[in-house]
Amino acid sequence: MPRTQPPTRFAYLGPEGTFAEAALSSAVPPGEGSRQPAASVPAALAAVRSGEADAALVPIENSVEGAVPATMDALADGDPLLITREVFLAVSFVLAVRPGTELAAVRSVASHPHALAQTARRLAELLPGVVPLPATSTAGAARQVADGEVDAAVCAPIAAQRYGLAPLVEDVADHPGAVTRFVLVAPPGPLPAPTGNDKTSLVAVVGDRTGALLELLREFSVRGISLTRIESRPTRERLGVYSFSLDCEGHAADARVGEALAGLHRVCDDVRFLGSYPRADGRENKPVPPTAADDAFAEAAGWLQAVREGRA
Ligand SMILES: O=C(O)C(=O)C[C@]1(C(=O)O)C=C[C@@H](O)C=C1
Repeated sequence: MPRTQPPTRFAYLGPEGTFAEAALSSAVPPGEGSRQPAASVPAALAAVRSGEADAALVPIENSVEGAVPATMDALADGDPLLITREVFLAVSFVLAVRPGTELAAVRSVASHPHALAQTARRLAELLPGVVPLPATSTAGAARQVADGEVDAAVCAPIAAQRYGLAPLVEDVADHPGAVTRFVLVAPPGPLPAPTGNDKTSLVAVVGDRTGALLELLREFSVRGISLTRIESRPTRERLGVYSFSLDCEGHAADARVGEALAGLHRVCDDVRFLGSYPRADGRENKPVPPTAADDAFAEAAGWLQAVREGRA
């Protein structure tokens, strides 16, 4: 009898109606696997670490607001996890209220800090003097409105619908066209197979030495590897000690990327590999210079072997 695989249990930043849930639905058809909302990004990742979930879909960066620190830090610390997929989602916000509430009656507004940052100017115009309150997610804020805890939420149109709210003002983003990048995170295991258009993510801690960052970057540049993101994060040990969170083009299975990873392991104080996965932003990796292609590495390794055996 063929053994059937149990359905994949996906955790996501909840409650129902978050952008994270929408991103998960866009990546994994709703009938596939089960879904469990988590109260926060660290909680979603903790569910994967404890084995309660098989994978978690969490936001990692936004085109307007940049990194989602909770995700960056939860991936850099604790038991290792692996990014197996990236998902991009266009985000647009509504100002949602209980039906019948007028703008003049709104005395409080809540949302996820990233959503508040993306709508700060519009909110200040619409609700002068109202201090926005942080919520665990945009849908969490919508639920607070439905429960009567706050008057308005900045959330996805779908969250307004889910919690029976009215979209009082549509499109409240300061910068229309914002996109959030989410990642699907699983326990360590086999890497997704290379597709020829992949990205690799890692976190590297460099020592407090002159040129340490240049040494890190050199491992990529000498092998013709383009970075798609790099940012520093405090290691939280003390001021002045930083880690660099970065994404580069290519897969750990590619010779040039593998050698760069090994090089980083030599020159950095610590390297955490976060995964190699298909690139999903609709862009193509830059052409690999002939000197950095897999066959150039294989040819060079063969030549070195010959040198060592006295055959060259
Ligand atoms: O609160 C949500 O709905 C989320 O999925 C989180 C999140 C984020 O962390 O950036 C996702 C997309 C938007 O940029 C605002 C909030």
